[in-house]
Amino acid sequence: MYARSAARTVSQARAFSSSASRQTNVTVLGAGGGIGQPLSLLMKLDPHVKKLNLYDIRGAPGVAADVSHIDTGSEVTGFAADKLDEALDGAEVVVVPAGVPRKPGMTRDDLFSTNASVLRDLASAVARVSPKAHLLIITNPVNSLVPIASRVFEKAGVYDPKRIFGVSTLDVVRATRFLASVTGNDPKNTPVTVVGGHSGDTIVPLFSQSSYGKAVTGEVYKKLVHRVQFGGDEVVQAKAGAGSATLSMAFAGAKFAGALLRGIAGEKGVITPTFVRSPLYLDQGVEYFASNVELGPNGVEKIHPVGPISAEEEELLKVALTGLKQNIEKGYKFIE
Ligand SMILES: NC(=O)C1=CN([C@@H]2O[C@H](COP(=O)(O)OP(=O)(O)OC[C@H]3O[C@@H](n4cnc5c(N)ncnc54)[C@H](O)[C@@H]3O)[C@@H](O)[C@H]2O)C=CC1
Ligand SMILES: O=C([O-])CC(=O)C(=O)O
Repeated sequence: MYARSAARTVSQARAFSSSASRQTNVTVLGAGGGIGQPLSLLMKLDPHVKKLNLYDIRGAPGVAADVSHIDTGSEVTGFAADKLDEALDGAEVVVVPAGVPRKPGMTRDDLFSTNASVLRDLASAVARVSPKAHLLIITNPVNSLVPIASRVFEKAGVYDPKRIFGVSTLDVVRATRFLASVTGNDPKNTPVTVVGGHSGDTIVPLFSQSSYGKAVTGEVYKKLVHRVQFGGDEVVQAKAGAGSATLSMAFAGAKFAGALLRGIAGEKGVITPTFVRSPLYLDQGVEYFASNVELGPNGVEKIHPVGPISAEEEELLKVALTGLKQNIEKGYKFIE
C-alpha cells in the first residue's frame, strides 16, 4: 500500500518536472561577468526557460553565441551595451548579477557607491519595459539594493512587492554545506534555513531548526555560524583580488531562479528563504527581511514566520535587525 502510493507520488513528480508545463522568458543582466556566465549556462539547462536573453555592457553576444549551442529547448539571444530595452522586451524573470565585486579588505557596503547607481538604472529600465517581471537581485549590497529597486518601481507606479527578490540562496547553500562538513550528514535533503539579510552579521542561520544542526553546540557552533556569516570573505581572500564567489553564486542563483520558475509553472510547496518586503519585523522598523517564502505564479505567495529559535539565534537576530535597518535606510536615502 505504502509502496504503491509512494510510487504514484514519484511518478506524479516526474510527470510534473518533465512536462515543464509553463515556460518563462528570462533575461540575465550582467551575463558577461564572473557570475553571469556560469549562471547563463545553468539557466540554459533549466527546462522551464523558454527564451534566454543575455545582456551586459561587455561581451554578452559572445557568451550568448557560446551558450546557445547547448542542445536544450530554450532560444538564447545576446544583447550589446546599447540594447538593454530589447533585452528586456517580453521578460518575465530578470536576474541581475551586474556590478562590481569585492576585493580583499572591502565590505559589501563598500560596493554601494558603484552598484547603487547600476542597480537604480537597470531597475528603471525593467520598470519601464517589463514592469510585470520578477526581479531577482544578486548584486551587492543586496540589503540596500532591494529597497532601491523597490522605490524605483514605486516611483514608476508599477511596484508589486511580491515580485522583487534579494537572492540570499548562497547563504542557505553555505550553511547546508558547512553543517554537513561538521556532522557528516548528506546535505542534499537537509537544507538549513537562513534568515535576516545578506551580509556579515545580518545573516542568521537557524541551525536549531535542523535535526542535524541542533546537535551542534559550543565552540563548534560559534565557528559554524561565523563561517556562514563570513563565507563570502573566505572566497574574496582566497581569490586575492580576482573577485568574489562566482561559481557557487551561479549555482545558488540558478537554484533560486529555478525554484521561482517552478512556482510560476504552478508547482505547489516551493519554499525557500529570500530577502523580500516583509511584514515580519515591520514593528521594529525593518521593511525587508529574508525568511522562508512560498513561491508561486505571483512571485511571493506566502511569507513564513521565522518560527521557534534558540536563545543564541535570538541574539543573532537582534544584531541582524539593527544592521538591516541601517542598510535599508542607506538605500532609501540614495534614491530619495
Ligand atoms: N547575492 C549574493 O549572494 C552574491 C552577490 N555577488 C555580487 O554579484 C555582483 C557581480 O559579481 P561578479 O559577477 O563576480 O562580478 P564581475 O565583475 O565578474 O561581473 C559583473 C558584470 O556586470 C557587468 N556590468 C556592470 N555594469 C553593468 C550595467 N550597468 N549593465 C549590465 N552589466 C553591467 C560587467 O560588465 C560585468 O560583466 C557583485 O556585486 C557581487 O558582490 C557575488 C556573490 C554572491
Ligand atoms: O562576499 C562577497 O562579496 C560576495 C557575496 O555576497 C558572497 O560570496 O556571499
